[in-house]
Amino acid sequence: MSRVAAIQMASGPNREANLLEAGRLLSEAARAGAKLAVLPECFDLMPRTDAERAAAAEADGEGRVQDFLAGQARRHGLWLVGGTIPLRSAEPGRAFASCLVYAPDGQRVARYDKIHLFDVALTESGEQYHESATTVPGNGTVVVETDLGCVGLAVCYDLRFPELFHALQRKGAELFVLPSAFTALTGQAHWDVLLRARAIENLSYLVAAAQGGFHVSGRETFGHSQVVDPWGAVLASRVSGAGVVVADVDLTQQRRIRGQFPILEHHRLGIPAETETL
Ligand SMILES: O=C(O)CNC(=O)[C@H](CS)NC(=O)CCC(=O)C(=O)O
Repeated sequence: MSRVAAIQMASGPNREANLLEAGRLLSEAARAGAKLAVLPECFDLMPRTDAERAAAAEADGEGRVQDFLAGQARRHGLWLVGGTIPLRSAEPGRAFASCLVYAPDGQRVARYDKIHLFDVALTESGEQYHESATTVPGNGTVVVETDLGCVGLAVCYDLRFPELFHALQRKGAELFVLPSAFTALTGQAHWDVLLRARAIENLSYLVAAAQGGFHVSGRETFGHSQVVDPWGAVLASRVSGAGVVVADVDLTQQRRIRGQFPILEHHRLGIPAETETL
């Protein structure tokens, strides 16, 4: 048994204030016994505009936010999934939405760049999203070996693309992490069912860490951070506002389920080659 934590936040436009809050919540997670903690998408900065966020991008491997993540992992002895942060691309005005993973000694062990970008107009609420205007999509799937099992990385809108999760599972993932900032509108309609479906169809744990609250951009995010088990049960969740959601992951039980209910061996159509490297 190992304890995991999904950190829920309602990040604002002040990066230092967000890091302070993330640090407070990570201490709480560590005190609760978590060995792996997942921060939400954009935990470091939810500014007025996407352009401001891209402009705040760090170079790969150095910068205030990356130092913070390494320091927090080491300080609390956590496997730390650093939500997403903006990392510079070669293009001015566009950054990668990168999910960085740190080992308990503070070493960075993985980088995943969000593949699917949220370019969507929600007619019901009048919200428009054009993430690709300020974000460069990633093009490779990433799993990382940890003390808690093999972790597959996905971010927010990726949740709607089951072939990504299937590809991660085929690469060995036993537990998915999903830093997110779902909209209140789409979250209400789809979040719970999509999370449970990705866990059930891959017989995998899923730790979803969300933004949940109101932001200076005028957005409202859905929250409902949660941990789902391989049978689709929601082990713990939080509706909105900053907080820590903890639950225990039992890989022995998961392996038993995978053995007794062998759907993962029953796939007949294979995975398209392009999900391995786009
Ligand atoms: O741009 C930012 O500030 C941070 N990024 C996000 O919030 C991203 C892109 S706008 N949000 C999503 O992917 C929501 C997906 C979603 O809500 C759905 O699939 O329904």
